[in-house]
Amino acid sequence: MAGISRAIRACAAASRRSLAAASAAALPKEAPAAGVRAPAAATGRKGRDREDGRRVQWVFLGCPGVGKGTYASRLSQLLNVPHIATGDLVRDALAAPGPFSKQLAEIVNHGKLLSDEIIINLLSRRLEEGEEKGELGFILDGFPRTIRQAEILEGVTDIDLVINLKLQEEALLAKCLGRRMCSQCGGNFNVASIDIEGENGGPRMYMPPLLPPPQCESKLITRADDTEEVVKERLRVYHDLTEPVEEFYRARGKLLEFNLPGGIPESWPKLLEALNIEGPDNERSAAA
Ligand SMILES: Nc1ncnc2c1ncn2[C@@H]1O[C@H](COP(=O)(O)OP(=O)(O)O)[C@@H](O)[C@H]1O
Repeated sequence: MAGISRAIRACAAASRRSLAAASAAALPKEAPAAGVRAPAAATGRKGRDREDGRRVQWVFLGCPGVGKGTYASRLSQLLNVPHIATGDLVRDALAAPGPFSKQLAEIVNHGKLLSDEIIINLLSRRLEEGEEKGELGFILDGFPRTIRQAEILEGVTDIDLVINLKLQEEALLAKCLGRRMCSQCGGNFNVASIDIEGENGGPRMYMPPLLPPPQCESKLITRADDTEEVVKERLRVYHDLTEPVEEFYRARGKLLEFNLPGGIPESWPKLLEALNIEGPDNERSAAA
């Protein structure tokens, strides 16, 4: 993925020019492999590498609370590619003292999106660090979130596959409100117990809580943007600005829709199956 960071930055810097001009200013794209659209070809044998040997370049889409971070992080370990979550980059920036973090907090804590320029700066910095370390491939989570971001990404590299995770809206709100993080070890947990009727006569949805171990119990923190009012706003923003990105990738034959059937033990093996990731390692990672 050498050069993507610079190319994305070039596109962002060219925000006053047309996108076509910006893409022309970007570095050359990596050569696409034949048949990368289908999950089998996108992952290759045992889902480790693609058939052309290049590491996967995937994107996770899905509403707040759907579990993008959970599944993107598991797949990144399995496929040995970095999991790059723009939400994490934003939270790191928020944690740094100074006027910039105050400016970000005003936007993020109201459930709004940051400007394309800010988010692309954070992302390209992260990609640059990865390039210096020799990282290959990526699983992006939380980017792109607008059509413009998708166009910029499409202009600078080849995305093989976009996994669109789906869950009923009722479950999404409960999952966001139940989210907890250990301030010491950074572990992610969820105290919500979700048991709701299936939609349109579908099966019941049960997601048990993912409780912290005793040593983390007194150190749990909640994200400032995981209040009911802000989650509802984030869901509204998703429907308005990010849902069109699903169509952007559907039209390009890259979208894999995945309806989560329940909690992690139930959903993870089914996701691997949908991605055509097979092999003896499956069972080990599903149980992890
Ligand atoms: N690609 C992006 N474009 C604009 N803002 C972003 C982007 N990614 C993250 N953010 C900001 O960071 C916040 C947290 O992101 P994230 O953790 O991905 O949220 P969610 O749980 O809603 O999916 C978002 O609500 C938004 O303010």
